[in-house]
Amino acid sequence: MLYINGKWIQTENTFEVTNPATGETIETISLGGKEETIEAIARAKDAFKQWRKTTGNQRSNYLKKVVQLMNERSDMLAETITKENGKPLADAKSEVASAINYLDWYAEEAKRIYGDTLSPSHPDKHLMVIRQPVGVCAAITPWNFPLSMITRKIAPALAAGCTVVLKPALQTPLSAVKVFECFHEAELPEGVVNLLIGAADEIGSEMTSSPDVRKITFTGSTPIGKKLLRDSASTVKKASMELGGHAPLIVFEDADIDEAVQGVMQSKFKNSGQTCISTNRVYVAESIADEFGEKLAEKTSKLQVGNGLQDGINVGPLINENALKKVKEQVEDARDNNGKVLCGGKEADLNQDVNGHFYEPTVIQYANDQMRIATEETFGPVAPIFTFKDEDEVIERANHDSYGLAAYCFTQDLGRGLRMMQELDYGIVGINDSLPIVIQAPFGGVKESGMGKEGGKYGLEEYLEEKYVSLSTK
Ligand SMILES: NC(=O)c1ccc[n+]([C@@H]2O[C@H](COP(=O)([O-])OP(=O)(O)OC[C@H]3O[C@@H](n4cnc5c(N)ncnc54)[C@H](O)[C@@H]3O)[C@@H](O)[C@H]2O)c1
Ligand SMILES: O=C[C@H](O)CS(=O)(=O)O
Repeated sequence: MLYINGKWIQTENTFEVTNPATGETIETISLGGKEETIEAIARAKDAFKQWRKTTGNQRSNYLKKVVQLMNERSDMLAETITKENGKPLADAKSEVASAINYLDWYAEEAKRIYGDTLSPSHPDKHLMVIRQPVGVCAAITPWNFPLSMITRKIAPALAAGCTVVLKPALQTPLSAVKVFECFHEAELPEGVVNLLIGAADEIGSEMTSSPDVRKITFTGSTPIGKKLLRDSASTVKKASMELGGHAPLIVFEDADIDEAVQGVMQSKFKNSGQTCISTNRVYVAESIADEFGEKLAEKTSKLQVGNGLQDGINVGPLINENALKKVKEQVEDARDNNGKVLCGGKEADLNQDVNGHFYEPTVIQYANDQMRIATEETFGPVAPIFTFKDEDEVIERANHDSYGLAAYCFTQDLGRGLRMMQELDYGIVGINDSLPIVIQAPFGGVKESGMGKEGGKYGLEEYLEEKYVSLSTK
């Protein structure tokens, strides 16, 4: 199902959306391509002429209608996420709450777009800076948070007065359809939001080459982000890139070990490890490494793997065969490089009615910097434990050459915590906190983890341009 200019559109090309836990077809949907993308951009451009003139209060009211509709449908939205993504229902419900929270937050931010007046250099001049919406925005989102990554982009874009053309991941398009049903029922003006589902390359190349698209906002892998940036350069688009990560989690010898173990559990195994800010490397001080490994493995081995729709499941399937293959290869490579698997280390053998790509939550001890897992994003439920001797060494190793999204450390030494705040080269740092994400904070990475921020007042800036005006009354 495509949604262009306020109308649902069927096409002859179809695609079967499957449940990664069972392999069953959930729904067959229409696919669009170049033609539909050109049409959607044109309608978004037309709609922008009027949408940009609405007041913040008017845009806020639309967003609040969507909040109400999504709240009424929250259980259905969560079930849709679990069916197409595989994550446990509890995780899906928290994603729905997060998705609604972005809309609610930006319904208020829409009313708080401020400008400046500047002290003039000449008595007959009046200097102003006004903030105006960027224009037509192309948004591209990933499968791991199929609902909240959409509203984390569309909510601030609409609040700022922009119009949007969205392409969600083909693995998880149904969550996008459901949120667009809410946009439709909230009676957003035709063309303000448009939904394209189809071949990523074909749609993406239209989005990046069209001069009518003034902003590209992308959440996904670093290689695709680089491609989109390259392709957008020809029309000098404003860009927000939320890309890959490789988070270190450092446990110092003075840390509360049980708290640090819990911190790894929360950061590593949420969404089966398929999150951009998931811990990818656990660095533990040599003196406590054995005790830490035992405690982490003991808790990890108790996690329940299975179909996310069932009660009590903590870890669902990986999104597809390739994702499972990558995790298996990284674990085998770790074994080949003297790593010791303390728990898991193989595909999950489930005695349930499942047909998915499940991998047992895994802890690897004696991990080293020669392993693939030390530098490649895992995007799976595997926690490798590296040891370190001192603070200077671990800072040097924790600062990844290219990634810079999130990092965590556990210490009860305040001075050390403040030094980590300064020294860790990441966009997000959690100190004794492996779940730092809140809506009012700027979410985003540095280096090859991306550019731009999402969330809070920062997220609105991405969809606004400052215009300087000098008014002479001579
Ligand atoms: N920084 C963040 O906030 C964040 C959030 C989620 C995922 N990610 C990253 O995304 C990756 C996993 O997600 P993924 O597999 O969906 O990433 P992906 O980059 O393969 O896909 C992301 C989106 O880009 C689209 N896409 C792929 N090729 C494209 C092209 N040529 N033109 C236009 N669009 C294209 C996909 O269809 C999907 O909608 C991981 O690296 C993860 O770290 C980052
Ligand atoms: O995968 C990346 C998401 O941005 C994680 S979170 O939803 O921000 O926690």
